[in-house]
Amino acid sequence: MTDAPTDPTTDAPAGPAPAEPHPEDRGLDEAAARHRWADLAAQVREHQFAYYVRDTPTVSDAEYDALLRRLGALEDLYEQHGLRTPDSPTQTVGGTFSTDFAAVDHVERMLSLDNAFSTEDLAEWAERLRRELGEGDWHYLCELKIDGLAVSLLYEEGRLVRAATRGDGRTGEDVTLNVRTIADVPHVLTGEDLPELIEIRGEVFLPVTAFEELNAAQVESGKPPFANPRNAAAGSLRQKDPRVTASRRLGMICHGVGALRWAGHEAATARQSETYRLLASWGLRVSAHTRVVDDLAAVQDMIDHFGENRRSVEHEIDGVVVKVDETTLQRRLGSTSRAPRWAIAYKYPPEEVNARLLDIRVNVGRTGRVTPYGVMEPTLVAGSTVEMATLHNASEVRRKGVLIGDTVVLRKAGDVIPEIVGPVVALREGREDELREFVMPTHCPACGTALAPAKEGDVDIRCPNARSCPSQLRERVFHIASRSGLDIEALGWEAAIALTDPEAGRPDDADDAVLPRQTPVLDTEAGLFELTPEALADVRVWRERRAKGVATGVVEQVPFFWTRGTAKVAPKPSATTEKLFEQLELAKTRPLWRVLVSLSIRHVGPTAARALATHFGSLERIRAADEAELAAVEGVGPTIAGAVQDWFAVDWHREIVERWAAAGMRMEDERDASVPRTLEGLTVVVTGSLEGLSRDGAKEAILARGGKAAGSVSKKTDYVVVGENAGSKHDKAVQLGLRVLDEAQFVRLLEGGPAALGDDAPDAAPDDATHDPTDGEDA
Ligand SMILES: NC(=O)c1ccc[n+]([C@@H]2O[C@H](COP(=O)([O-])OP(=O)(O)OC[C@H]3O[C@@H](n4cnc5c(N)ncnc54)[C@H](O)[C@@H]3O)[C@@H](O)[C@H]2O)c1
Ligand SMILES: [Zn+2]
Repeated sequence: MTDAPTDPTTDAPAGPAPAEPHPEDRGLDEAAARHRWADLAAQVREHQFAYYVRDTPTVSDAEYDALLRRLGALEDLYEQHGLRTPDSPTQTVGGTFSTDFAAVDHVERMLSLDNAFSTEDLAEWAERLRRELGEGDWHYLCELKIDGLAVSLLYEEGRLVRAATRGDGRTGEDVTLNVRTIADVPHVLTGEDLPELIEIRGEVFLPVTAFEELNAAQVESGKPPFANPRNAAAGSLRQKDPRVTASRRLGMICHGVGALRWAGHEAATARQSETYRLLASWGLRVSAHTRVVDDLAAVQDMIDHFGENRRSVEHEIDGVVVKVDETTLQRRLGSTSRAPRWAIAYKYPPEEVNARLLDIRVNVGRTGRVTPYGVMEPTLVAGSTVEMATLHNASEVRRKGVLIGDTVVLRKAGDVIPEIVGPVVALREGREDELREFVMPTHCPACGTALAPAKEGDVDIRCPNARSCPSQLRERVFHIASRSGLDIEALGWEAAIALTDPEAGRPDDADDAVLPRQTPVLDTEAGLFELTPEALADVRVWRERRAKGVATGVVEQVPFFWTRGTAKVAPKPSATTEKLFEQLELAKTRPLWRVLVSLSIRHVGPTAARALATHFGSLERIRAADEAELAAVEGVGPTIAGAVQDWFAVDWHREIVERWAAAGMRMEDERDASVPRTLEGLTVVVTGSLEGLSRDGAKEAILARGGKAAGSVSKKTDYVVVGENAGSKHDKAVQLGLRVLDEAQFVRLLEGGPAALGDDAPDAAPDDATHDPTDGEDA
């Protein structure tokens, strides 16, 4: 690995994947092209200085990468003018060094990596390798790309004599004293037979949890927080006082070797993966996630796996680095002026962008919990436009040190709700008077009631006006309509607002005399099933007027449930409203467990609701049960039992039940006499998927016939119904010698009971049947 030839003048394809030129860069004459180049290069250098020297970048990595690619594309487009000089940012290792540290030269140059942004880029690189190396027997070494900062450790005769940042690749900053404070870095290597000299390259990083703690501590002591873990790591390492570095929980993972003087040991480093084993044996830390694979498909597997599990690793990752494992082949492939040809960094799509935090508001949830959230300038990240970010609670706002008006690092991964990572403090300069601190409101923004913790010592504060706080009511109504509730599709978010809080969005200057405030049609959910289409005729909501699909900024009141009507056609309930009333009718016939879920009783989700419904069969019996009876139900326990009792103790809760019942809601499961009680006393487990029935449907069918639908197989189980792709439950049923049914037999059982299968009543479970601890696994 010593003497890897670097050959900056080669015309072998390398460098970042070619990009399309920017539209504004086309059609320039030579002078204009040069001018544009100088301008872009200056921007890149400015960002590099902010990133590498000040540890406070002002643009996201994605924006920086795009700028650098634009520069590369410009150089391609005007190749005839020779813009691509050897000192172009596209041709050099993108660092620089500050005068806070002594400058030191690396023994061997530290390089950057070329990037692949797509499967095609990766395949192209692999194809170039195949052309150079032939079909021979060589391997890909796949590693996580750790998002930290590159450091080189110089060991002589096993002693750490120097540690340096990458700098411009030739010269870095001497950070020996700081690096010595990192627990992962041994001062002396263990082992007998050590190299005369070795440069070990690796990444210094701050674990995500340590970053969060660090920012909290920074804010606490009045210092600016860091924008993300990478900057926090760089800032922590590049401290003038190593004692500060020592107090940060930095880690270092090694991922390469530079210069090596170790005569007669070529065999030990014939493969880079073997080198890693060697480094580990000397007491250095290497990654636990590295894989050696044979082909590109396996490389892609690793990329896919960690693409989906980016958060499963203690440090941030921004890609996967793929290397040729054989070191003789690495030498044969060599490097360009900025990157080896034998490695490539596959970059994941950016999850982070910089965005303006316009405001911090609070939301009042179903249980009255008050949670702040960030209102963002609409920003595209990870494929969707983000306008809101979670902030969990007031202390999180403080810990993160963000101010309203800040540019913040916004992060969105997959379906997860976007979060604010930290503020970009460098962009506060000159805008100080536009920034303000978030203050938690003392009164509910929805109903004006004074907020308070539910119990002394609670971190969360709540709006105590549970009955008719429009915000809590709206969330409860929305929950009633949800898929695990009564499943009323036509009652969506907007409709829930129209029913409970029609003045939401009312402009501050709307005149109450001209446009009187409406009284919501619902002041609790008790009246939901008493609604009639006529009662909704006058409900109006505030909407921004749009002209040809474009928002106009003009807010007006429009009818929500009824059509506007014209001179000729009278207003009438809209099609959606008609559907709403059909679905409300249907909702009254839903099984008891769904009714229970809809009541928003604390701790009572679908699982507990099913357990209660199965055991008691009617809401009346649940209400009559005492706490001990409730707690004795399998899958219920004292917490839920207490919550159920507390719920029924509240008069307006009882009123909900009474008025729903009066409106015709079925509140028991076995009222339908047409369903024969064929499964009385029998326990049935359904596993795998059935053709004719959903999971819920099968459970309901069993319950409706007086049977018990269990979640797992035990000796107490009478029948195990096995559908498509059944797994371990089937095996267990066979092991225990239980009666196994296919779908057709299950249908016969539902219709006619055990007799329909030609079975006698199955044996009663033995008295000592042990309770299966996995019972109720869907809890
Ligand atoms: N936001 C900004 O203003 C700004 C400015 C400059 C650079 N940057 C960012 O910095 C990065 C560019 O820096 P770069 O030149 O270091 O390139 P790079 O980060 O894309 O790749 C090279 C580096 O990856 C590191 N690395 C991590 N894991 C590795 C592994 N397993 N094996 C080998 N190397 C590994 C090495 O330290 C190496 O130096 C980009 O992500 C860029 O967006 C951002
Ligand atoms: Zn309130």
